[in-house]
Amino acid sequence: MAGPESALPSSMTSYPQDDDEAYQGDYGAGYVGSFSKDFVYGPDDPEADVNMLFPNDQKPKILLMGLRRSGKSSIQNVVFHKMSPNETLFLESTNKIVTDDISNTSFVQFKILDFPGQIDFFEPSFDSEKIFGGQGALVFVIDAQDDYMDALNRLHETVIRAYKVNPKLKFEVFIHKVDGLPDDSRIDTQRDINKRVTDELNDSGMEGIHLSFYLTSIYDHSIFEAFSKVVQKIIPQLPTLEKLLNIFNSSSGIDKAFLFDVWSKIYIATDSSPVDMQSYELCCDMIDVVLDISNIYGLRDGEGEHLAAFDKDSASIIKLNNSTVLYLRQVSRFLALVCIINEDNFQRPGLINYNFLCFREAIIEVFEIANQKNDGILALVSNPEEEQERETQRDQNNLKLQLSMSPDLVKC
Ligand SMILES: Nc1nc2c(ncn2[C@@H]2O[C@H](COP(=O)(O)OP(=O)(O)OP(=O)(O)O)[C@@H](O)[C@H]2O)c(=O)[nH]1
Repeated sequence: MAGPESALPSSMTSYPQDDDEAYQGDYGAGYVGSFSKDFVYGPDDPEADVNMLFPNDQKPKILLMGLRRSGKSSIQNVVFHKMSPNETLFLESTNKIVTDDISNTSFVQFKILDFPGQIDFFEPSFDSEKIFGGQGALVFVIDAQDDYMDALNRLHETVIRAYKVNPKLKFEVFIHKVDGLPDDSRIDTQRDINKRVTDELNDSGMEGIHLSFYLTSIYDHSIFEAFSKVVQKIIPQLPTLEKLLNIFNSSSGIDKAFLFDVWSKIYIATDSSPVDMQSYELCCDMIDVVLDISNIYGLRDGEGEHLAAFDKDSASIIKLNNSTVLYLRQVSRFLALVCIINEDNFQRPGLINYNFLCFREAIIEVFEIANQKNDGILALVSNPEEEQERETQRDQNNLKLQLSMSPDLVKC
């Protein structure tokens, strides 16, 4: 790999100390396992706590459920808190529902709720309306290295209960810890689980429930890819983003483009060409390289402190020795566009830069500028009621955006 021709961000942040428990994270920093949890709730807590745990703030939520030790907390920590997979060996069993609001570090504003494996949330003291109500997804984690019959029974009960409360909830099944399975038995395991679950649901007369299955492990990128797909399902603007990426790619000679949530490295959208794992991993690695270089060589403020490692000037071009060019640009404080381009199509980078500016403007039009501060932070507003009201308007805007974006773009 040739060296990165990076236009480094103008400012950086220093790494926090490992014992900085309350650290909430800023880009390029916070590569530590410790983090603060918002709130915990157990069966003995008063009813008031349920309202704190599930406030009517309309944020979508992702419910992490599954048997004990299936890997729920590990997934949450590895994906959203930069914990290294080996550190998860020391995680203690969770005995209360733990909620983690990741709005401060993510473009997508949602909450993750980690349910302890042993908790019986079907007890009358648990308010299933509040647990399963609202917008979001239920991620059920199955330990594929263990006998999974009990897990499948629990999954069946959970899905039926949740569906009755909220048929709009998305049901996602992570067949987890597949790093411990031989390569050739992974697909068989997935097929077996899929068949058993579907048969059981059909037998209970619940054919209408759709479940998606993913093979995951925290020891590779599969968990990030699976989480990306879960998060994409709760982004109402996804089809628009995909269309904008398609237009940008075809005008700029780009092979593949991902819109990354920089902090978690999940991709919130990509163009409509198929995603292969290698391209995704390559783009993830590029983000790491850019943030690491920024952290090491980035500017400091007057007091010698590093400033944010990812800011409006963040951009990088990396030429690989296999005729591939990687191209990264900042879209918003939390969002980066990372593209894979064939070297032959990278003869006029100025035009790609120009097209990128048109693309960024279109993205800004798609999303509300909900939290505009001096560096132009974009935040996704995901209020379902407001969303519905604006849906028709957005459809019209989509068309307008496409029409207005296309003439501006310059063909490479
Ligand atoms: N091999 C392997 N081990 C994993 C993976 N994910 C998690 N583990 C291990 O599984 C064990 C249990 O993980 P936890 O995250 O504590 O499980 P949990 O589901 O949150 O458990 P409870 O809090 O008891 O509900 C830990 O030792 C992790 O290191 C994985 O992808 N592969």
